[in-house]
Amino acid sequence: MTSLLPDIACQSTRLPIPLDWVGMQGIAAPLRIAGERVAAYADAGVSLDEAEARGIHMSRLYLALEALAEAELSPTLLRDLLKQFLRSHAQLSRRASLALRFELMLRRPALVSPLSGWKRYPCEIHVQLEDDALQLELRLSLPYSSTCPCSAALARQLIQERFDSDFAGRPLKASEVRAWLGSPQGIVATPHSQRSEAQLKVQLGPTARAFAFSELIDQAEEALGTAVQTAVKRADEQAFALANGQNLMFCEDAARRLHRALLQREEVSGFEVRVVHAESLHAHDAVAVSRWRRD
Ligand SMILES: Nc1nc2c(ncn2[C@@H]2O[C@H](COP(=O)(O)OP(=O)(O)OP(=O)(O)O)[C@@H](O)[C@H]2O)c(=O)[nH]1
Repeated sequence: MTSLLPDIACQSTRLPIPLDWVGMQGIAAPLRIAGERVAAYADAGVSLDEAEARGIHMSRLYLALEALAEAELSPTLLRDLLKQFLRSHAQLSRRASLALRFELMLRRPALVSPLSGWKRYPCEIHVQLEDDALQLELRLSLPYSSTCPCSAALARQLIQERFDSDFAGRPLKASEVRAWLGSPQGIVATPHSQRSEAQLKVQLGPTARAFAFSELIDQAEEALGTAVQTAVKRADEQAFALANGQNLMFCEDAARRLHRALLQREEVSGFEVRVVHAESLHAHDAVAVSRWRRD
């Protein structure tokens, strides 16, 4: 014998208040990116605009997410998915949204040696559909190294002063100076470097046909100049030391470079760049933020 199952979501509420977002957070959702399966967490929801309705139908959103496992991740796939959220909540919801959180693993070559290793990039996609208008935002964070230009100038001054005192009143011989440069006295002070993070929020315009994650990451790392490394032999470490020495930057410099790099991307309709330099001079961070939106 089958009995009718009670359906609470279809009842009326005694508190008729519309809700901005109702849904589920942290759903396991395998994605397909560049043909590879990528493990993601999804937050899926809709607005509950029908104030009298007790609840949304969560299972309908959950089941629709299956589309993510089957096709390559793209703006079109996400638009279709959010349309499906709204179709399954006709009369209840006007706005649907989805957030996907995952990590991309990209192989990165060493600076000099023929080695390479894997780097983890935390990524998010936030997408919302309302009145047929799709809002699409990518979020990425990238670790890099920054060397303080002020500290470098101060260290150079100390090196000059040490040179003055070590060579005062003596005729200069190139071989002696060279030996001195290679000694601990020759580098009496060092500038401080810090592991830093660029946090990008990039809005995509309606022309975006694909999520160019690795292109975006490559472009941002090129703009920064000293991305953190994976496999490192001494030759690579030396090349990294040189790269840092030629790439002194305040957090303001890093934010401006990323701003300029993102402006070059056609599919980008707006962005927020936040760079965080986890200072080794201070116990607090140095932070710069830059925003832009296409008119
Ligand atoms: N709306 C809502 N549902 C919840 C909540 N917590 C758990 N659920 C459960 O989500 C399950 C799926 O809900 P529905 O999609 O309405 O399931 P259903 O009625 O079998 O599916 P349809 O016939 O398509 O409406 C139900 O068993 C709910 O109890 C909640 O806070 N709100």
